[in-house]
Amino acid sequence: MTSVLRLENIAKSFADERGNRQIVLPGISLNVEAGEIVWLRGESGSGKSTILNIAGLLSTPDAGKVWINGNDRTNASSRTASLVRSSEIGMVFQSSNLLPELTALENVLLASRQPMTRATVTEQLECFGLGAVADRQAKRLSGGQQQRVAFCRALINEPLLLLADEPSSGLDAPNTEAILEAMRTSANSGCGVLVASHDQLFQQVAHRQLPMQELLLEQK
Ligand SMILES: Nc1ncnc2c1ncn2[C@@H]1O[C@H](COP(=O)(O)OP(=O)(O)OP(=O)(O)O)[C@@H](O)[C@H]1O
Repeated sequence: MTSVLRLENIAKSFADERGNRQIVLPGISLNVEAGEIVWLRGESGSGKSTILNIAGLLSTPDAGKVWINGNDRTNASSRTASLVRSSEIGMVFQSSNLLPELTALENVLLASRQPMTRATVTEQLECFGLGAVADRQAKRLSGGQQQRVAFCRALINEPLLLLADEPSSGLDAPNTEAILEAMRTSANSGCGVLVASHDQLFQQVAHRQLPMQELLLEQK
């Protein structure tokens, strides 16, 4: 088994409005293997996004280690973090974070590390049922279409690790099925997937569940 993500004794706290430290992660550990879909589930405010942001090198833990594909990235500089994200990690958030003025195709093309033809990107968009709207500006797409573009963008560089934070929020059944299928396909091709959500539907695709309650209790 190959670990694509290993978080070791991760601690993180934030200052509240009165300046008091609020401990969100008291020292949690988790592992995601290549080809595995892990569902991080828990109530709102339990720390799921905090974990994904640390795993995606968007935030630094106060203590603990972050291993991505066997490399210790805990203290990666912002330049290295950005390189690792573009070459090894795909990220999808609750809101699609597309560039609104650019088309669906341009949004995906912009993220690709290798020079890609418009035809190749269109093919990828077609896999998400987006062929007909490839040349439409992101701001003119529905929420579900935008989220599918975000998945397509996250997967365009064939990442080893996919991090998805509440990716189904506000989506209808066909759009939800499209993202579940994208997760299955990525995992089948060897990508490790960590999806954070309180939505039970991820039970359908997850190989393993990690309840936040248990993670927080299991700290060493
Ligand atoms: N940048 C920040 N500054 C201060 N507090 C923060 C910050 N980020 C997160 N928190 C706090 O950390 C706690 C966990 O937040 P987090 O967003 O990780 O939870 P979550 O489980 O993802 O919630 P949701 O399901 O609602 O997205 C919350 O109490 C939140 O207020």
